[in-house]
Amino acid sequence: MKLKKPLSSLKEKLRLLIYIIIILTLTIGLTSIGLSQELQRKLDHLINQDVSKIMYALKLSNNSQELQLTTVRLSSFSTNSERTELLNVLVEQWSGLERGLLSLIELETDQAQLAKLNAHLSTIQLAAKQIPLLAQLTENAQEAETQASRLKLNMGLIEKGFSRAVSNELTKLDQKADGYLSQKNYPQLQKSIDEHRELTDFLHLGMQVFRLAAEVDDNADNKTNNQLQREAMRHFLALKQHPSSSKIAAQLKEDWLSQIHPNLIGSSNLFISSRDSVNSGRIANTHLEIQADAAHQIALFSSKLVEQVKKQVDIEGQHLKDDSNSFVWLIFFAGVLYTFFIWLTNWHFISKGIIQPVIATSNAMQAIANEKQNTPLPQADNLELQQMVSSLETLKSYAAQVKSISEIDGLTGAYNRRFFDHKLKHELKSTSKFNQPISIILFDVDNFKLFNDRYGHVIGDQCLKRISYALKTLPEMQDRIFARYGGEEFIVFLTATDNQTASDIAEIMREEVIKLAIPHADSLHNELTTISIGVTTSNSEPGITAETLIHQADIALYQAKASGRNCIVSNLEFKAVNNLR
Ligand SMILES: Nc1nc2c(ncn2[C@@H]2O[C@H](COP(=O)(O)OP(=O)(O)OP(=O)(O)O)[C@@H](O)[C@H]2O)c(=O)[nH]1
Repeated sequence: MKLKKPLSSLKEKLRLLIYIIIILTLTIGLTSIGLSQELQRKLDHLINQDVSKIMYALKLSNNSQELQLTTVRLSSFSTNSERTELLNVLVEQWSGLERGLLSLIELETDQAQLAKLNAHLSTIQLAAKQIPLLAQLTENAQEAETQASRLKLNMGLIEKGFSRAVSNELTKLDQKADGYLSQKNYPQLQKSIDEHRELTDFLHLGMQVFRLAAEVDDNADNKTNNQLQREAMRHFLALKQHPSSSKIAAQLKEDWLSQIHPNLIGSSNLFISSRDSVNSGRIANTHLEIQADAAHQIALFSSKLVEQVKKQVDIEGQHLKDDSNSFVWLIFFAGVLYTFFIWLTNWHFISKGIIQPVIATSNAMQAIANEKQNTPLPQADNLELQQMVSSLETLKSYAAQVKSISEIDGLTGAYNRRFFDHKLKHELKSTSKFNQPISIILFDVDNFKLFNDRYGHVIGDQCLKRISYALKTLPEMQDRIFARYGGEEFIVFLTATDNQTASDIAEIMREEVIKLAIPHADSLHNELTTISIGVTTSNSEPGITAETLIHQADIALYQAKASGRNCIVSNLEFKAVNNLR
């Protein structure tokens, strides 16, 4: 059993081709989808993770800086409501920082970075917890400052009262002195001058005390403050020990020292209050600095984080760019490969395997239809086309048979009369066009009826076959139409052949039949079978037709028969058709 070659069928090839195209399309399509999804994932990561991280970190950095500003403002607030408001802002800002950091923690995947974020979160939470303490400290500082200010103010008022009272007394003394001078009461004048000197001295000491008290500054350090206090106390003691011999001076001393005393020496005197203010302010500021420092650390960390993530984004962005470039190239090459494959398969399977063989088969069919029997049949790889070609071969042989049947005489192998007539008409047109002679040789087996009668029809048939074969294979018959014209009658037309040449050929034919030496015992003129021949020629006479030409030959043959047979009669002169009939 003959094994079927794999993929020999066109159907199988096309099916395989479609499968390959589907698989290729799916592979390229799915690969593209997979790669684009991977790119999308990376892009999402870049946008959702890294860009969000940058945004949160930037916000964290800004908030930390704002928080630092709040601590600065808190270190120099002026009113209690401002202090309360700033503390609330601080609470809100720490809470905002905590939220921001928690968002960053949510996004972070790196463990080391996560540990840092958690450490900063603890710092924030600790700082936020310390705000009540800070509130207390700032309140203390504010109270101490208020107290110090109140005492300073009080001292200022005492100073004014003191200087006014002493000045009044000095004025009075001056007026008294003027009176004593005009009265020339020199002892009293001297007394007034002494009292004046004493009061002036008293005023000077008092003003020294007030000056030092006024120099107490809330922002001054404790050392300066202590020094001022020591100086003030020294002057106060001098004031206290002032002789104040006059009644007025003694009275003034009594009046004002009792007022100055609690502000300088009391349990909450000006210097203590000022020191308290400075100390509590310092403590509050220290705590504020701790808060500011914590915020500063967060700001530094956030800025650093922004830089880090930016670098990461740059690297990831570059990777993404490289990946998308690779993706584009991959798709491009896949497209080129795909196009090449489609072209190759199209060329190999469709063009070379189908279209070309179909065109070749179609051309071959057309050639066969046009009676070109020698047309080569196309080669085909495909089973279906092979079947077509095989069918075409059968058709070709049928066509050859039909052609043969329609042109060749079945008994003798010579052309038949129909083909001869067709050829002669065609030839006459050509010869008349080129003005060339055309000759007809018509011959008939002599006394053939008697031959049949003697030897029978089968031998008669053989006789006809032998004569036909012998004459049509003569060299002179090369490229001539040698036909059986009917019964035992044969005919030949000789193009471009004049009458003499045709007669010579006829003679060769006649002799050839005798050479066959076919016995004819009943022949009326010879022991062998002979033929009688009529020859006629047309020299492109106008109006000549096939019928008239054959008729002319027939007359010549008739004359040959009448002349005793086994001879040739040439009808040299072509007679007009009308005359012949
Ligand atoms: N065996 C055989 N005989 C045929 C064939 N065709 C025609 N004949 C015979 O040929 C004979 C022709 O006879 P006729 O027309 O009288 O002519 P003839 O006897 O040859 O005499 P002439 O032509 O005058 O010499 C007839 O008897 C036909 O039967 C054929 O194919 N085979």
